[in-house]
Amino acid sequence: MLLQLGCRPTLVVSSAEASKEILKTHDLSFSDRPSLTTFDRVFYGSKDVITIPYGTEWKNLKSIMLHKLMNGRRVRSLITSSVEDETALVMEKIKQCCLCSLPINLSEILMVLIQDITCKSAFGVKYTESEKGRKFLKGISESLELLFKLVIGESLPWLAWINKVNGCDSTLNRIVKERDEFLDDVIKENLDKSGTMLTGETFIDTLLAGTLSSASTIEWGMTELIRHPDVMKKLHDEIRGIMNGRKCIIDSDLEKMQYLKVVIKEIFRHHPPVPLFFREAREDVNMMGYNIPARASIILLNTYAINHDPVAWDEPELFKPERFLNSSVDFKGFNFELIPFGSGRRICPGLAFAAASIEHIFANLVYKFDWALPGGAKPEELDMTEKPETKTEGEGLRRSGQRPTTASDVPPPFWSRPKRRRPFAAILVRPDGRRHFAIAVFVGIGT
Ligand code: HEM
Repeated sequence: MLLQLGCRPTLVVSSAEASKEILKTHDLSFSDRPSLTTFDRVFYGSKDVITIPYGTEWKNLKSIMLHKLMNGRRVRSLITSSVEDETALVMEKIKQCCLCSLPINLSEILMVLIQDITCKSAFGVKYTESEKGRKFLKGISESLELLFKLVIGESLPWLAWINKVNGCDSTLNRIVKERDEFLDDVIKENLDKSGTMLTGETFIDTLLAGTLSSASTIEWGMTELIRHPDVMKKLHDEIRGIMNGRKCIIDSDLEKMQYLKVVIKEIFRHHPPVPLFFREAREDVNMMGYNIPARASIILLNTYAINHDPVAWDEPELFKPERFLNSSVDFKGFNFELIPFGSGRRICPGLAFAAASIEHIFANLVYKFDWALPGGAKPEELDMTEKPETKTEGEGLRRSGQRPTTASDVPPPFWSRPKRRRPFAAILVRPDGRRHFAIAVFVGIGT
């Protein structure tokens, strides 16, 4: 589908067949991202892994990210211990809230947990522990929200003045200034300690790309479990059966949890945290009978529509983990009907890290607590509307729940998460059978 988004012709890719053409057959030709002034401002002149054009510099940056920050053997054991230690701390925190009947803000807890795991694994430090660090991480979340607004503004240049009047421009300038001051110190410290080629760009990518997407996957997962008690029960039974009363879930336990794996696949399919991502043609391409001229249009991969394509999926609007039980389809970039992490040369380098953290946290939340809606609320009353990361509710592009056909139906770009408060009760059952409740709420950032 070709849309004219303001002054930018935009080719929206919404089927598995077309996504395979872009991400596999013509992967090299489509391995750039469109150049946007907003990206230049947030990502250091588009010199980071996410936005830099394909080429030697991109290869070097991606290799640093993959091998030094995400994949090396030393890093892998650091990741495992960070995920296990930080998750255990959070489970204890939820338990204490249950015992004292205190409410918990699960959205906030998950976001901080993922930030801590990411920073500890990649940089060896938890930045949420200092005032300066917390301010910096808040700035990262704020810049995500602004990114969405500013990109839309950029498609409609005659409306660009709005960002000057509504304060978006000046807020972004402030965040970028504070962020750079903080990063100067962090980079100096890291160079002194390990000699790692850590740059501001790599740092920002790691935090910006990974935290909200992973946290919102878990939020959606918990929401779907509440709406599907049969799935929740099956998952409880599997995890509790395998754990047999042991306290700490370790990697070898997770390997045995086959139902957990299909539930997570279904969450990625039904609620892809990055519902749209961008590519751009570096050279003229003839694809499926159409000529796509180099650098002339934005290519928008509509992951949400692809993951819900009725040609590829039976009853795509239903949350049904069982669909994966006898199927080899996975989200690792080889099956073009399921591409939450993209595919090809520019596939997400955080895939393994994100999948491992999500599996571990999700398994712990289900294992350690019973979950229910408080006050007799019914699961069907939950608001399942998704929202883009903006400050104002209901603003921007909305997902309609159907396959997008027009511009206003296109799902929100970048990151999606539940729209409104969604209270749950975490229930801690003591050995003597007494039940302790803590009300857990999910709140979107900025709401
Ligand atoms: C649930 C979690 C995540 C999801 C759903 C996700 C999704 C994506 C998607 C769709 C892309 C575009 C891929 C393409 O163009 O083919 C991407 C790129 C990227 N992601 Fe992730 N991501 C996640 C977590 C992470 C984490 C944890 C990190 C880093 C630690 C990360 C770092 C990146 C980077 C650097 C890129 C750009 C790669 C390139 O252009 O070569 N992501 N991600």
